[in-house]
Amino acid sequence: MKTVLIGVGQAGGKLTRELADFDSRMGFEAVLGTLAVNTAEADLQELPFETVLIGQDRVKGHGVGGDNELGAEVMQSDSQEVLASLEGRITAEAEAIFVVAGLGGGTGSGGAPVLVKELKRIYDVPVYALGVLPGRNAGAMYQVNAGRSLKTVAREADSLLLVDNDAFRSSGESLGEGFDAINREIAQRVGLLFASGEAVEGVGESVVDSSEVINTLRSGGVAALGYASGESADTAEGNINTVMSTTRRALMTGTSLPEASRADAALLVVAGVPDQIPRKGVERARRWLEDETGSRQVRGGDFPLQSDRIASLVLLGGVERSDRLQQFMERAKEAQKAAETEKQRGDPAEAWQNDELEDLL
Ligand SMILES: Nc1nc2c(ncn2[C@@H]2O[C@H](COP(=O)(O)OP(=O)(O)OP(=O)(O)O)[C@@H](O)[C@H]2O)c(=O)[nH]1
Repeated sequence: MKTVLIGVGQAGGKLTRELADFDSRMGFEAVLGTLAVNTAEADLQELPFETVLIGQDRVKGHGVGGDNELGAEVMQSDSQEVLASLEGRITAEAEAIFVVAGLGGGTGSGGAPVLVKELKRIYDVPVYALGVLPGRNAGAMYQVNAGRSLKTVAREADSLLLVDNDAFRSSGESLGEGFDAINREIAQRVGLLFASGEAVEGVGESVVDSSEVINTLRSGGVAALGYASGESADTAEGNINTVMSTTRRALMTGTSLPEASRADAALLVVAGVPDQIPRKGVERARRWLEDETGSRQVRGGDFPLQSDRIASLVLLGGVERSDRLQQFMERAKEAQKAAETEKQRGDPAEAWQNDELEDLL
């Protein structure tokens, strides 16, 4: 799927760079172009592709400090500049646009939904978002921001591919090192998804096509992506159980949104050396996915790749009813309530004006 990437905010820019690096390292050529947009000048300076600094009149290149309403406002007022920078980049070859952002901060959280909406007014290709949820340990502001942004971007985008930062975190790393590791995990999974349908070697009937990715995401809402790999045997027969177990792990422990397994639609992509991909194993894994997701729309396809491993990539479309997402929305609502209480407490004048304490006389 030939894709144009637009990173918004710091996490968005870093992830876009990681995705573009993975694509070029693997020689996939699925990433057609990249652009990064931010309110913080320093974050843009580190990126090796074209960038647009927005909101200079309001924040003078210093970022919006977690204020996602301000992030949305500056994206709205400077959207023409961003759209102008994209001209010529979204060519007839482009099959999708991805707006990439961390949903917990200010610029990405507020700016991504606005940009998605603007892009959808102009372009005919699907406009997707790749959004990062803050982990459980991130502060209340991040949870509230992400809750509001998630709701909006899921409504505006053709689909929101969601990544939970807690899904890939391993212990003992600093926050920065942790993010770099998470970004590499995301880039590998999402990079393979972009490249699905791009493979030229050994093109056959069973090879996955970009339209299958688009059809799986067609129901809109929230999507998730799972991945797992195992050592490949020399023959297809020897890989029947491996494909079953990588598919199981991809859904159960390898997904970008843990515990999201009920879905409206799914796509199973099996990557490996073409004559080592077992038809029987793929079919069995696809049927297992139908049972687990409760969906009758489970597509399947191969991704020919020269590798000594065999991998399952599972794309789930329409996972908004999953427990994990409900839990997150609860977390965001509670954080919002706590912030409101704190605000009232913080303003001494309120204590004199409200009716919580009755007057004596
Ligand atoms: N996966 C991942 N998450 C990140 C990274 N950097 C930040 N985050 C998370 O993304 C969220 C948003 O952070 P940023 O992208 O730094 O914020 P921003 O959009 O630039 O907004 P402002 O700094 O307020 O202008 C936070 O919830 C962080 O937890 C990263 O490199 N990778």
